[in-house]
Parts: sequence; structure tokens; C-alpha cells
Amino acid sequence: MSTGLITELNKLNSLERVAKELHTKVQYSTRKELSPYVEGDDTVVKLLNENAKLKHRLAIINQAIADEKKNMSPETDSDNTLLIMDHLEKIFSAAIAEAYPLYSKTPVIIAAVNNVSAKFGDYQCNNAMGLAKKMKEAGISISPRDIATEIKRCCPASPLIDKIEVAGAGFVNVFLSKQHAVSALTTMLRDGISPPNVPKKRILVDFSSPNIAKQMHVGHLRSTIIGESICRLLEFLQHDVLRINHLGDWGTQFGMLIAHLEDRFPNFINESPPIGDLQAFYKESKKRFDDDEHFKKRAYQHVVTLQAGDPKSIKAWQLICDVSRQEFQKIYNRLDVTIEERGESFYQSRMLSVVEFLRSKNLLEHDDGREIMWPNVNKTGIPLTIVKSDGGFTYDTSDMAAIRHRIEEECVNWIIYVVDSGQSTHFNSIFEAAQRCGIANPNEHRIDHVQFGVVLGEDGKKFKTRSGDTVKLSDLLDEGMKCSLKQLQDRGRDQILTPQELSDAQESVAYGCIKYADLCHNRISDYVFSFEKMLDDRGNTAVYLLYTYSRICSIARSSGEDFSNPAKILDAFNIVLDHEKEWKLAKTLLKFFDIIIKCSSGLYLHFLCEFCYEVCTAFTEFYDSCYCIEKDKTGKIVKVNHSRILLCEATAAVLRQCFKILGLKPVAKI
Ligand SMILES: NC(=[NH2+])NCCC[C@H](N)C(=O)O
Repeated sequence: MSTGLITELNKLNSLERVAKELHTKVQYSTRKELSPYVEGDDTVVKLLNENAKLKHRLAIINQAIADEKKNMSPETDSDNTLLIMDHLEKIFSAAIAEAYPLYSKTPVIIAAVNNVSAKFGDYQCNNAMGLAKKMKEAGISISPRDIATEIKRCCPASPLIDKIEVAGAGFVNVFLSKQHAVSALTTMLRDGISPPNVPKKRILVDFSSPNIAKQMHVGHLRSTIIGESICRLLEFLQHDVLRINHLGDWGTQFGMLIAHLEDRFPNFINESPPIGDLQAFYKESKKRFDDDEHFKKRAYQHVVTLQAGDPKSIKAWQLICDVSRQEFQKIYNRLDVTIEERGESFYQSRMLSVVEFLRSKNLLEHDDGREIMWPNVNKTGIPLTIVKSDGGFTYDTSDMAAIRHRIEEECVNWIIYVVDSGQSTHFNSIFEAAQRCGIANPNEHRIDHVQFGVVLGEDGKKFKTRSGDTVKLSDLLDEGMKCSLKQLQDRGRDQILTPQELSDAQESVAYGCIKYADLCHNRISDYVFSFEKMLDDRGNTAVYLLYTYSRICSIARSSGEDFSNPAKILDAFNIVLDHEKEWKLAKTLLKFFDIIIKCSSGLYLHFLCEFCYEVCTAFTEFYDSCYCIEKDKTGKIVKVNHSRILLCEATAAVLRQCFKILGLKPVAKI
């Protein structure tokens, strides 16, 4: 990297720090005074603009650095040998280009061989058949087998590959090199598990996002669990991730809540009102709103006073928000979720300006008193309602303001919305509209709606309590804690573990199984919520994984030697992969890096869950047939197989990294 660029980067980094401080100050002051009313405050607006400019410059420099780095490191960047799939794709792409230059653009097809028999190798390139067909169409007749042989001949040498063989009708089978696997595992044990190298992005993940004064329901739970894991995955890949809670804290429902608060607790300004049960409070005010015309009128007036920044209404609004906020935070603490609140209210001033922006571009049309915007020129789909007939804004308006803020002020190049599939029409329209008006550019910004299906009860119907109410999340988590304790007691663990160990295990199992049950299915499908299934210790469940993990930990512990620093052991012993099951476990572990890339490209976490299960199964097979510690009849240790225990430690390290991403807290004793 040129020194000029580095100096520039340092300068920008310090500017970025100043910008951040200013930004925090701005946020703090706007939160205190409330964002809608900073419009007239020149200093704040200036700071905001200055901040946006700095960030924009920083983003450009970062991109330049990333480009330069890419140019400096050759394709065979040593880090990239961690990505077996990627590496093989490059090898075969080069081979096809050399063997058949006319077909050099053919997409390479590589498949991992799923261990039916070792004789088919570990990976397979399946391009020969397709190429033969294409050539035949062009009048050239070569058999797929001959093509496969030619591809094999042209494969550049690689440290990852032991041998390549042509088999059957024209498959090219790749056998991985043991020597390479040993060195990759050794590095993992010595230096820890480092992430595969990918171009870094600034990413905003919009997740959880419950609504004030309403129950946070299982849909929000899914968004919270999936969103948190996506953040963890992207942070592991060293992206710059903003975790945002797009709280529903603004809108007409506040009118009736404030009017009701005023009636029930006239002294709320001086004396904190006892509205701990916001649900009941919400229901009461809704009933009055529906039954009493006079009350309804007052509620509407309060929407206006709130949006105009009347201090008393703001105070009431804040009191109500605080009650919900505390409830949400309790759930986040229990589930170990980190998220920054930036609710719809944050965008009030930006809604005003996005409306102006769209108007100035002539993109708003009058329709029955409303102002609407078609997401595309052909006017297909459903138009967005940008301004209601009473002049108010909608969910569409706040999302247009939010996407603009994210791209233009936060300078992100990837936005991820973790919201249920039911909102896909809304998001498609927002994404299209953002492109149409020039906010988003598909070449620069990646925008994903990470959708997910609904949670079903064991009866296959929408998840509800017996009485048909929405399930309270805190009750659900309590129930999980109860079930997991019962399971541990049934196994007699309460007799063996210390009270602290038991309570750690209880929490690990309870929250782990709830998260894992959600993450281990393809998120698009609906899933059935069942504690019984989640707590099953056979099959692909958190319980099975956690038990296997603790079994792995116990091996080193019972060897009587200290394996806490594997690097030290590696100075004296090598990893050996002679036994078929040792080799299989090693190859499974090395798939980790490819899996991480696969998960992050489509934002699917079930691949990582399936991988954990595959690791645990491969481990169990290995452990069933390979002694790690040999004892004599009296139980005295006669031999410790250091290589195998190192393999156990590598397995534990890989699982730990996966668990971290999936939000499971492993315990050494369970
Ligand atoms: N930018 C967004 N619209 N994020 C999702 C918000 C979800 C919304 N509060 C709901 O509960 O349905």
C-alpha cells in the first residue's frame, strides 16, 4: 500500500473519530430534544452534514485501500487456501481455460463428495458432461471421459491436492492432501480460528424491531435470533456492522395512549405513573378510542401535538416508550443480544425532507387526497403511500426516510432487513422506489430482505397460548428454563454438578435450544415450536451439540495433562491423520471456512447448524473407533495419544466458533 494512502487513511481515521464524537453528541442532543425539532438548529444540521461528508470521504478511501490490497495479493493469497471450494474453482477454471480456450467462461461445477466411499475422493468437478454436450452442438465430438482426462492434465499443481482421478462417465475426483490438512489444523490450533479473507463492507442490520406498547411476539423473537446471528457472522468476517432496532415508536396509536394517560394520571409530569402493564393500558385506551367519539377526537389532537413537539405530549410519549423499552431490554439481556435503538421517531425530520426530495423529483402523485409514489416507471405493483390524506406519514414514509439516511448519512453499502415474509411486498416496493428516485444504486448497494416464516404451535396452527392469546416472550423463556432444568434433573446432573455449574448448564440449554431450533431450519419455512423436540438429545438439536461439546472437553481434562495451550503440545507432537476416522474428522473441520462463506452470501444460518451436526457426528465416529487415552484394568492411564487429543481440541475450537455465531453458550460440564 502506498505511504500516501496510509497517511491519508490515518488522517481520515482521526477525522472519523472526531466525526463519531460529534455524531454521538448530535445523537445525544437530538434524543434529548427529540429529532423532529432540530430542523431549525443550524449547528446541529451543520454537524450532521459535516459528519456525512467525512463519512463519505472515508468510505471512498476505504474502498481505494481495499482495491489496492486486492491488486497486491495474487489470486493464491495464502489465506484463501482455507477456502477449499473457492480454491478448487480457481484450479478447474484455469484447467478448463487451458484445455478448451473457447469454453473458458464455463461456470465451474464443484461438489463435495458426501463420503459414500473414499474411492470417489473428497470433491468432484462435474463439468466434462456439460462441455461434451456443448461441443457436440458445435459439431465437435469428444467423449466426456476424454474431456475429463484433458481437464485433469491441465490442472495446475496445488498444495491442497494429493491426487486427481478421472472416474465413471467423466467425473474428475479430487483427493485432498493430508499434509495440507495437518498444516491447516496446526495453524488453527496455534493461532486460533481466523476468518476467511473477504472484502470489507459497512453493513446495517435492521432486526428485532418490536412496537412500543404492543406485545413483542414470536415473530420479533425470530427476527431477534436470526438478526443477532447474522450480525455475529458478519462481524466474524470483520465487516463493520451497525445493529439497528427500528422500533415502532411513532404513529397514531400514541394519540390515544397519551389522551388516556392524561385522564388516568393527570399528574404524570411530576409523578411517575404505574403503567407497568402496558398491554392492559393499551387495551383500555383502545376501547375508549373505539367507543367514545369525544375521546377519539382528543386522541387525534394528541397526534398533532406530539408531532409538533409539545413538551407535555413528548413527556407522556417518553414515559410510555420507557416502559416498553425496559421490557424489551430484559429479553435482549436474557438472549445476549446487542442492539442500538433507532426507532421510527428518529426519522421524523427526515420524513419531512424525504417527502420534499420526492416531490422535487416529481415522483409523487395525488390519489384520492393522498400522495403516492409508484416504485417503478411502469407503475406495476402497489404504490407507496407517502403522505396520507390528513397530512400524516406512514410506514412507507418512515422506511423511505430510513433507507435514505442509511445510504446517504450512514454510508453503508449493504442493508439487511430481518423481517417476516409477510412484509416482502412492502420491502420490494421500498427497494424499487429507493432505486427509482436515485437513493440506492444496485452497483454500489446490496439490499436484502432476510425473510422468515411463521412460528407454529404443535397443532400446526399459528403459535398461541391455550386461551388463544399471543405468547408473552418472557413466559416462553421462563418455560424454557423450567424444561431444561427438569431435563438436567432427570439425568441426575443436579447430583453431580455444583449449583453454579447446574445453573450455567440450565441457561445454556434453555436459551441455546430456543435459538437453535429457530436457526437450524431454512428460515424461509414455517417452523413448529416444541420444547420436547428442541430438548431431544438425538438428532440435530442444541442439546446434542452441547453434550458432544462437553464430552470433547472432558477428554483433555481426563488425560491428566494440560492441553490448555495446544501450541506447547504442538512443539513436541504432530497431528497424525492415519486412521480413516481421524482423516474424515479433519476433512469435516476444514469445511468450516467454505460454510462461513456459504452462510454469509445467502444469509442462511441453517448451513452452519448442519455443519455443526456433521462435525459432531464425525467426532462421535472418530471417538468410537480411536482411543485417545488408554487405561489398564485398574483404570490407570497407560498411554495418552497427543495427536488425537489435539484433534479433539481442534474440533472443540471449531465448534466454539460456530456456537459463538449461533449464540449458543457452551459449558465445559453439563
Ligand atoms: N425498517 C423496518 N420496517 N423494519 C422492520 C420493522 C418491523 C415492525 N416494527 C413490525 O413489528 O412489524
